[in-house]
Amino acid sequence: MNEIVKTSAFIGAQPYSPDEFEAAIRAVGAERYHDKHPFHKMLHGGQLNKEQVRAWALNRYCYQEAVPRKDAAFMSRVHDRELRREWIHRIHDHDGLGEEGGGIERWLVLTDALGFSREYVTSRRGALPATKFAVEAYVRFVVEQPLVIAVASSLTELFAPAIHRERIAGMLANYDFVDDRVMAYFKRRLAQAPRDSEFALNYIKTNALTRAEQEGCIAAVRFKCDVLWAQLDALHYAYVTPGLVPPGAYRPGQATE
Ligand SMILES: O=C(O)c1cc(C(=O)O)c2c(n1)C(=O)C(=O)c1cc(C(=O)O)[nH]c1-2
Repeated sequence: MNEIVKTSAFIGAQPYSPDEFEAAIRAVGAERYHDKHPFHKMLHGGQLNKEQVRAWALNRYCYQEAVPRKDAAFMSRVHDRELRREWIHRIHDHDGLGEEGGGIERWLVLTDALGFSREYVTSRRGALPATKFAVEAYVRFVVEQPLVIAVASSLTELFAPAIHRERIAGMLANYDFVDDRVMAYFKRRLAQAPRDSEFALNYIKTNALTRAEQEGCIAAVRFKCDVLWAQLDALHYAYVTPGLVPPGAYRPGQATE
């Protein structure tokens, strides 16, 4: 198993108090969450053209699709039935349950509105290489790391409601191809994400008790910020500047049927 922090550096070190620990987690978001990325500033500020928004939605589908897979991978390692009972709703939130189509269905409403066929989106064949590598790194991470560190990696969700609110308002105001129906995915997450992040935060405060475990959790949030940031770097490089689209990835204006 890869260690994400050098544990020996913290042997004998005083653990953080629960409040200090939470503050250290939140400080990672304040420094490196992807709300600070120039591509998001452009997306929310109406500075992208429709093709660039399409490329974002197409690539971001891969993240949506990876999240329930990483939750399933996580659950496969959990022996505590109570924790599995709590965690399973994350899969339902994305994949849906019964009549409820779930977050992936809502994401496909967005890509429908942007004119992509569902077959093209769900095949992921137009996604950027870096998108695919980044999202799979997240799935691998929860397979390889200790459970408490895997839980901590979901904690970027602490910072997600603010960016979702900014995105809903910004995209509705700035793009005529966006309406309430298309933004339904993010509206739903405003209620779902706080529940998930509150549970995960309590879980790590209760279960990461040594300084080394706590530092591992903080590093997990840094890692996850990297997963998110790398996806936006790749979008910026391919579709904003210098505009170099890798072979096989979606090209603006390309017929995708
Ligand atoms: O739009 C965003 O900026 C954003 C970020 C994140 C995140 O911070 O990982 C998630 C989501 N959205 C999201 O919609 C979502 O369902 C989600 C699940 C998870 C996770 O790590 O389990 N993160 C996120």
